[in-house]
Amino acid sequence: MDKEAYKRGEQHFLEGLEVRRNFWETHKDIVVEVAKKVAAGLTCGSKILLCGNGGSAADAQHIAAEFVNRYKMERPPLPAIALTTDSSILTAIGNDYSFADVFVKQVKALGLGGDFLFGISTSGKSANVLAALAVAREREMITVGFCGAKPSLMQDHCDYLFLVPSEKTPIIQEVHIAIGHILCELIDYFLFEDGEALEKYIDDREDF
Ligand SMILES: O=C(CO)[C@@H](O)[C@H](O)[C@H](O)[C@H](O)COP(=O)(O)O
Ligand SMILES: [Zn+2]
Repeated sequence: MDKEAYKRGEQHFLEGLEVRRNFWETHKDIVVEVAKKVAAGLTCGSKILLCGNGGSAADAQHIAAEFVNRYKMERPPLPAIALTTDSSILTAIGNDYSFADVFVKQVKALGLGGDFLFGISTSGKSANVLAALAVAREREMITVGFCGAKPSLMQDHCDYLFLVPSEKTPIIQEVHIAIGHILCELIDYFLFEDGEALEKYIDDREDF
């Protein structure tokens, strides 16, 4: 019945709103910190790698496209690569080694110390994302995990964790892409609108 359909639609929206609000209240400092850190890294030649499976692969690609093309303002392209797009690389590694290796080999090929890896997994359990984060950390990249209420082993491999307080994959994914957009907004802001804040951040830290 339509009544039931409206109810289900509304439930999804309202639940999502609540989760977004809770996430922002508990994570706004880390979102701004990651945005500043990435903006500062980009000024020093770092790049952003991203990975995830299914809907999170789409999120990785979506966010990479915002950086390479543009988000809202006109500005130079920024270096970001989704590790989910090259079917030859993905099938060769998956076929010859295992699906758990499809991202980690690309991190080994492309990742340098100071680069960023955004690993996206709603369950926190995807073996290929966990392996990529673990190796990225060994290589002194900065690891940023996007997960749900149960981060599983992700918290062991991440410098920063965006833990969305829900156990429902679609709700978590919707907040993940919102976080991706907010990061794009803030990174553009720090790089192209508030250079002073970024300079101060870089001056105050020893790792830049
Ligand atoms: O989009 C969805 C569900 O909303 C699916 O494609 C989902 O992303 C896939 O089942 C993924 O394999 C789940 O992986 P993960 O988020 O647990 O790492
Ligand atoms: Zn989905």
